[in-house]
Amino acid sequence: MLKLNGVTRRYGDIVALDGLDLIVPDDTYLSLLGASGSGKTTLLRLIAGYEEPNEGEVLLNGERLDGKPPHRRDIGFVFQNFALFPHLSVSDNVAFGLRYRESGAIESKAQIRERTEDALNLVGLDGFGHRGVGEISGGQRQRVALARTLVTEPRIVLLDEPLGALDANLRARMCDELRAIRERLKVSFLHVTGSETEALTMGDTVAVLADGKIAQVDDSSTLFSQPKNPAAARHLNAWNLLPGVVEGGALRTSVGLLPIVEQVADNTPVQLAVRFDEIGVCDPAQVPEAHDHFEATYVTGEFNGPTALSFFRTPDGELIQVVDHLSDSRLPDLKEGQAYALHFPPDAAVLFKGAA
Ligand SMILES: Nc1ncnc2c1ncn2[C@@H]1O[C@H](COP(=O)(O)OP(=O)(O)OP(=O)(O)O)[C@@H](O)[C@H]1O
Repeated sequence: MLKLNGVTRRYGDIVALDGLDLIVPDDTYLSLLGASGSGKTTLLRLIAGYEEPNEGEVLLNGERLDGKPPHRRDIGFVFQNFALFPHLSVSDNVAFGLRYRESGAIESKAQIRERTEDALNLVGLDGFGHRGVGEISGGQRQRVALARTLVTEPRIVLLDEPLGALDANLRARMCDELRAIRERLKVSFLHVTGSETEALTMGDTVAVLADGKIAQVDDSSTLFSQPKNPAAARHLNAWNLLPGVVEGGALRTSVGLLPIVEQVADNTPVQLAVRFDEIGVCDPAQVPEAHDHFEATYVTGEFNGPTALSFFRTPDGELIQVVDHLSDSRLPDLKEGQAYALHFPPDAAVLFKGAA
């Protein structure tokens, strides 16, 4: 088990990580979701030993890692741009780590060949060993990078946006393969990404990194349907957040007074969250009974194939998003510039206490 306790990393005035706690259990695929600049790479570099924390500790199976040089940590790192040696063949790239390991370096040529072939076989690249890394595709380079890491039998594998350099089709295929390879090896993978879809698809568990801390750790479906705070909700790119203040048992927002179910003291700042797919759209005169609603103007739509995303603007300029699934379409024909009622069942709304 990898454990980070109160890890802080500062760069001058920038606090990249701020007393962060995280546990990566054994035999787990953990995705770490964070926006650009949220500290994802910094976190991986700290675990691998390319950086040291200003405060806090990094423990692997109870043993302190911080302070140890990278080559003594038994941590595998798959870099964002793969970082292969361009002048070496696929096999030599994979074998490199075995020859030059500080402890347990393997010198027998036969043994190196066998381990290298096993690693290439594992990532589906048998027969490619003699090629130059310039003579293979992006997806294959990605696999070489993975094989080069796995051949050293690391205790945990860190993957820094491993699918970022691949096109969409290949990304989907590599998603499945990464999961399958990990399941065969039983070693934990910590995969960082800025893409919510990738994080939710890949991870048995997903951790959200925001403001230098972990905002939430949960399995994908719990995280998606029950974010615990606005930071987690925002990263899922599936929730609208409406800031407001509690007033006489209801919520005063920029779109008017909305009922709330929870008992919250007056003047408490809160944010009301409603998922994109929980909002219905209708004529303001035809709001379904028992649904809460507010008015907004239709701005534009975005067609994504199986789903369509519609954008609305509230009178004070908040952007609200509504998702419709084409196989089960709920939305009327929308006209740009027209006002609609956006409605939702009261139990679809989640209330987060605290100012936006
Ligand atoms: N060597 C450095 N010197 C100064 N600031 C740094 C350094 N490395 C990172 N930072 C800052 O720390 C913060 C976190 O950076 P980091 O690269 O970890 O983010 P990230 O989540 O990996 O971003 P991205 O997804 O864009 O790669 C950023 O504000 C960045 O500018």
